[in-house]
Amino acid sequence: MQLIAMVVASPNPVRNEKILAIDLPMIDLSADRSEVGKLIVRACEEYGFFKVINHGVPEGVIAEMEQESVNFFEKPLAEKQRAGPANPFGYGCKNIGFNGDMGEVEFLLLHTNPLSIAQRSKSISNDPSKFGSAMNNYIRAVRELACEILDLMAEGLWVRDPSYFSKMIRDVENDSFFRINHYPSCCNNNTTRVGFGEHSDPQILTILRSNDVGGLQISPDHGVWIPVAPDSAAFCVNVGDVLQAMTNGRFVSVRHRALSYSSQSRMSMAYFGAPALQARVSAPPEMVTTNRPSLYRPFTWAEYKATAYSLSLGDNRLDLFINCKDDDHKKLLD
Ligand SMILES: C=C1C[C@]23C[C@@]1(O)CC[C@H]2[C@@]12CC[C@H](O)[C@@](C)(C(=O)O1)[C@H]2[C@@H]3C(=O)O
Ligand SMILES: O=C(O)CCC(=O)C(=O)O
Ligand SMILES: [Fe+2]
Repeated sequence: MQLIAMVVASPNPVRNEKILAIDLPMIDLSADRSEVGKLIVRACEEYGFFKVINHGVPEGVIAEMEQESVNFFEKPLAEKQRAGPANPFGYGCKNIGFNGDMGEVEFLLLHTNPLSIAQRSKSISNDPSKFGSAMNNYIRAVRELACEILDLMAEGLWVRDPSYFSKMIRDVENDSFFRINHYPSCCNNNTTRVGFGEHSDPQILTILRSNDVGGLQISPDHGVWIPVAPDSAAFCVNVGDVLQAMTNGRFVSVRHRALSYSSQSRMSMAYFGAPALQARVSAPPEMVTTNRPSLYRPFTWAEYKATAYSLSLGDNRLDLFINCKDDDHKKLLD
């Protein structure tokens, strides 16, 4: 990966980590379509992360979802716990997943299916239909944004079927999730702790936004962390493991984490676009050539998701799906 940046000293939870000072590519979705496609492809190859502006998600839709989220996290712990424990859906506090991962975070993890939203809203809000409609509107808008970005990626990669990627999350049976993370402030002693530990996202594409408090960092190389400047006017987009597999390793599902600052409270909202459980994940023919043979064996999303949930947050799961352990193939991933 090509990264030219300055190494700077910065407060950090782990000694000897290098912190780089650069910012992510900012892509204006209202610019010329073929240019936008090229910029997105380059960002996904180099960073696996980029920011978008002029994204078409109405400000009012974002503001309503944020307000509902603030209302929930302001409740007393006992009330929030009525929406838990996260199994995996519901309210969770400090425990992430089922394999002992922990962080300075409380969260709501929800399926994006409207029936599931209606059901869950009852334990989340005193006005379930208000929470449900805020969330349905938000999900509809960010799914549209995710589909538009996936179509631009397919065009930029010269994939013949421009909806090859987006049709997976348009499927009525899609298994997309929504997560609201709250990293509470606690005191004035200026400590920095890990809120959400190092990981890659298993799905196709993540559409993330946060309030104006920083904390998100990406790690394109082992032991190197790049802080992502917070920007509540933009969405941060990242490639998930499934998209890395569907681009035959051309796009990178980059590891990231969120730090939690004791003096400031951070809230982030992430939409994880995923296929239907029975959908078969494989690269389109245009992504596979004699110079670049198929890196991963085909798998279903159900199979991949089960593997993710059997492992810890920081474990590398995609390598378990490499076609053969041939050294030449492995080199393509580095
Ligand atoms: C420790 C875990 C939490 C997680 C499932 C897993 O076993 C490994 C992947 C984790 C992750 C990271 C991105 C998303 O926040 C998430 C919802 C997902 O799909 O994979 C979480 C899972 C979770 O918190 O349930
Ligand atoms: O809170 C953040 O900025 C990142 C959260 C995240 O990576 C996740 O929920 O998967
Ligand atoms: Fe993530």
